[in-house]
Amino acid sequence: MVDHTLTRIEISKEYLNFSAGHFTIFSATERENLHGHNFQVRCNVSASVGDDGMAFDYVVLKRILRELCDGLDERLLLPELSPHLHIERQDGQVTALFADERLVFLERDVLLLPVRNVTIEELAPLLLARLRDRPEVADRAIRCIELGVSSGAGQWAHACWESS
Ligand SMILES: Nc1nc2c(c(=O)[nH]1)N=C([C@H](O)[C@H](O)COP(=O)(O)OP(=O)(O)OP(=O)(O)O)CN2
Repeated sequence: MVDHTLTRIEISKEYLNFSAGHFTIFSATERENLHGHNFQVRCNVSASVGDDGMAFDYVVLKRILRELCDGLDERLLLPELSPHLHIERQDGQVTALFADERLVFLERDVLLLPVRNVTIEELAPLLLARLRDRPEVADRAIRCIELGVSSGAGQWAHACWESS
């Protein structure tokens, strides 16, 4: 008889974090002041356990998650897909135009993300997609991945993928 049992492995390591600046945009005219958070990331993966008693090597998963966090660390995150923010890049500077404001930053300090807003509910699916894009993760034993992003204690957004 085929065993359909799935086992969930939870990765929630203190070092899976990134410190970043952002501002949440609430409308065409309202936004937060620029500020930062120590964002935390965690990930649950459900998979079938093989005859060798392993689902997958979670050390590989931790390495990838750490690389994803490092890629966002110590940068000002700007949403490329916001309907309310126009972004220009010239002469080593990034200018974000919001309402009647011009926010000017050095290119080295900024990271443009393909999101509509720099919120935890946009960061979680973005990091989940980047995790799934990694060939090491394209493991047929993995049936479900849930990735969480927190902007502070007690507030998380989780994005989930399930294999069809
Ligand atoms: N749906 C969302 N709403 C808001 C988000 C978000 O990501 N999704 N983000 C913010 C801002 O990041 C805001 O700076 C969060 O501030 P706050 O909740 O106060 O963060 P703290 O860690 O300081 O939480 P405390 O409860 O004050 O400890 C706003 N809205």
